[in-house]
Amino acid sequence: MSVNLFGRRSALFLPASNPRAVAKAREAGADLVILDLEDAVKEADKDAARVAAVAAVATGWPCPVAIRVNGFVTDWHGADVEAVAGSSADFVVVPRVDGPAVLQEVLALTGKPVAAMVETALGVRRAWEIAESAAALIAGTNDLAADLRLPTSGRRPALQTALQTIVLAARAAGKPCFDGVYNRLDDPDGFSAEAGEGRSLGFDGKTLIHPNQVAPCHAAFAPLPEEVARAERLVAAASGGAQRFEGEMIERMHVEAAERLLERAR
Ligand SMILES: CC(C)(COP(=O)(O)OP(=O)(O)OC[C@H]1O[C@@H](n2cnc3c(N)ncnc32)[C@H](O)[C@@H]1OP(=O)(O)O)[C@@H](O)C(=O)NCCC(=O)NCCSC(=O)C[C@H](O)C(=O)O
Ligand SMILES: [Mg+2]
Repeated sequence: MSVNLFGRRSALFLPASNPRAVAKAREAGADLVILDLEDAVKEADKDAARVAAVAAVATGWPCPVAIRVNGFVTDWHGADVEAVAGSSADFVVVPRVDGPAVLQEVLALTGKPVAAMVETALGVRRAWEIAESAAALIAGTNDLAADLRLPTSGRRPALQTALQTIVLAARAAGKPCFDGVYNRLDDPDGFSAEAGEGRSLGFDGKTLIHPNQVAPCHAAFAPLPEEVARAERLVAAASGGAQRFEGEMIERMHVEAAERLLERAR
């Protein structure tokens, strides 16, 4: 099965063990939904969550839906991967990926596209190899902050190198990439600022933890009306080679970027 993960602005996480959240996620308007079996689910609920996730993905979704399995060093990983293999999930998310081997194994066992969470120092170091085997990269900023022993506040600046490495690796491999989650549930301004920064860094979209983050995420990742208007003018004006356009030099790559932006806006 193949699913196109490009052009997706939002990926909404929720615990597979929470039926009310599952119901809400169907109508949240996110571009992707990820039913979590890992950190959002208590140990006592792992088996029930796995069953619930398989049942949930079997019914109709308005967008591609994934299951995030537990990490490969855990007792639940094998059963999770087996369950995903027999499920209708469109893709699978693997946490704490520190090299391509686990992705290749999960791909072989499930036959589904595998999105890799890069959320350890080693994972960032190996982001290039991981990206080659992944269907998409997802920055796991909470785990990464913990792995880097960052203080609990003001972590984002310290993550810049890792975030840029993830974007570079994804782009070099021609894969989409998603920024990490914003933990503060009641801080729309902070969310929008971080989502805008993610777009500036080059991410395709952002992972989310609450339905109320979907609309501001889409707003942050949507091209601005003035960007669309400029791109339309630029494409119309392009004549090949270097030329002057509204006081700036443009060449082929600017035309291609404008075409990508227009495609995204559509
Ligand atoms: C964080 C939450 C536990 C907060 O829950 P709560 O206080 O109950 O939220 P609300 O009262 O505002 O909920 C209102 C209704 O919305 C539904 N809801 C809440 N969150 C979601 C969601 N993510 N998707 C769908 N629906 C959701 C509630 O069920 C309420 O519905 P109703 O009862 O019918 O009114 C909660 O938001 C939550 O669980 N969020 C997701 C947590 C999660 O999935 N975490 C794992 C991914 S994050 C991560 O691990 C990133 C990475 O690995 C890293 O390292 O950074
Ligand atoms: Mg994590």
